[in-house]
Amino acid sequence: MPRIAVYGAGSIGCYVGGRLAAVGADVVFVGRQRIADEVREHGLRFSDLDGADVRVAAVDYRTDPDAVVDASLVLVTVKSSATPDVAAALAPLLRNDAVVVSLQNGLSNAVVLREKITRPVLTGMVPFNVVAQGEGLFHQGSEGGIEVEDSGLLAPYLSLFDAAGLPLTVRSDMDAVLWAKLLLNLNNPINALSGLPLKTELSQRSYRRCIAAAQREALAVGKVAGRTAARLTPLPPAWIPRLLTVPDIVFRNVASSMLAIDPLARSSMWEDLEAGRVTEVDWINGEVVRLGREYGVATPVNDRLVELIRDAERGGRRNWSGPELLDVLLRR
Ligand SMILES: NC(=O)C1=CN([C@@H]2O[C@H](COP(=O)(O)OP(=O)(O)OC[C@H]3O[C@@H](n4cnc5c(N)ncnc54)[C@H](OP(=O)(O)O)[C@@H]3O)[C@@H](O)[C@H]2O)C=CC1
Ligand SMILES: CC(C)(CO)C(=O)C(=O)O
Repeated sequence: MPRIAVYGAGSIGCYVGGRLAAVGADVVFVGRQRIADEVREHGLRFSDLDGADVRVAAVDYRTDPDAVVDASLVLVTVKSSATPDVAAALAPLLRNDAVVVSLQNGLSNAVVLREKITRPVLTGMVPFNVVAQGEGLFHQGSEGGIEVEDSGLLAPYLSLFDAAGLPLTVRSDMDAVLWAKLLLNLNNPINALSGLPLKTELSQRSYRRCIAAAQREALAVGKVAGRTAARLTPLPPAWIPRLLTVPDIVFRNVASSMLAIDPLARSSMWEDLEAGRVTEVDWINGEVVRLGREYGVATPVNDRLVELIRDAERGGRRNWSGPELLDVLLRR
């Protein structure tokens, strides 16, 4: 059986790898000692919105990068700041038939991996939220299926992912998929600054107006930069800002799928601030700022979100109410 390595096994890695291992795949998890200890003490469990709650038998969680040497598929699940180190660590260790898939947010992770890795590196996109709930439990708190770059190289694994309840949708327009996911991720800093679960935050119009402002800016930059966004939601990406700004009562009725989120789910950026880690803001809102500079489009809302998260990373963290945040973001 082909061996699958999950490199950087935290929330996404433990969840995806856990689901694969639960259906008998040969999975090795590579990550930090603290998670290795947690999994050794409590075992690895995953749960989801549909009521699944599965304990994975015999988890192979290692801290040494050498664990990838036997893997024919390597799923990279570190945060974006760690990608250059991971590229350097993986490059000399990969089998000469290995395939690497980046399951990360942002636009550039696969590109960074390809700078060092000579084996094929494919882009992937995880639409759903996973929260590490402690004691080895990783919970999927929103819906959606993983999308991956079209390549025959993943054909041997498709039935395994299907069996694991993680069907892979193969796409030939991954640049558009990554851009559309980035538009949704523009909410990550807003959620992190709110200090609220996603569902509570998205239920409040003032926060949604913040997201809409960040998205409108990104859509304007994307138009000039020639970036199209794939349709990942029932509405086309360009209509979402309008939907976000409707009154709460209308939003609850017309956008119920956007609120189909576990009440505990938070953005991965909230998890980073909570753990005192550097966030991915430079790879999310920072990408809009960079593109704006390149194409001469002002991006004051995303500029401010980047600044506010940087302050929070430096220790100036506080919980922003929706009206306070909106006021700061829209102040000219
Ligand atoms: N969580 C979510 O709901 C979602 C996340 N994503 C994206 O998926 C990616 C992974 O996110 P997530 O799972 O939340 O991240 P996590 O921080 O939970 O997991 C990444 C793990 O990799 C570890 N790590 C970092 N560097 C290395 C290294 N060099 N070698 C081995 N392990 C390393 C980290 O340790 P340490 O903390 O010590 O650095 C951490 O334990 C991100 O790009 C994120 O944006 C996408 C969709 C949803
Ligand atoms: C799933 C989603 C959009 C949840 O916020 C995410 O990608 C993240 O938290 O990084």
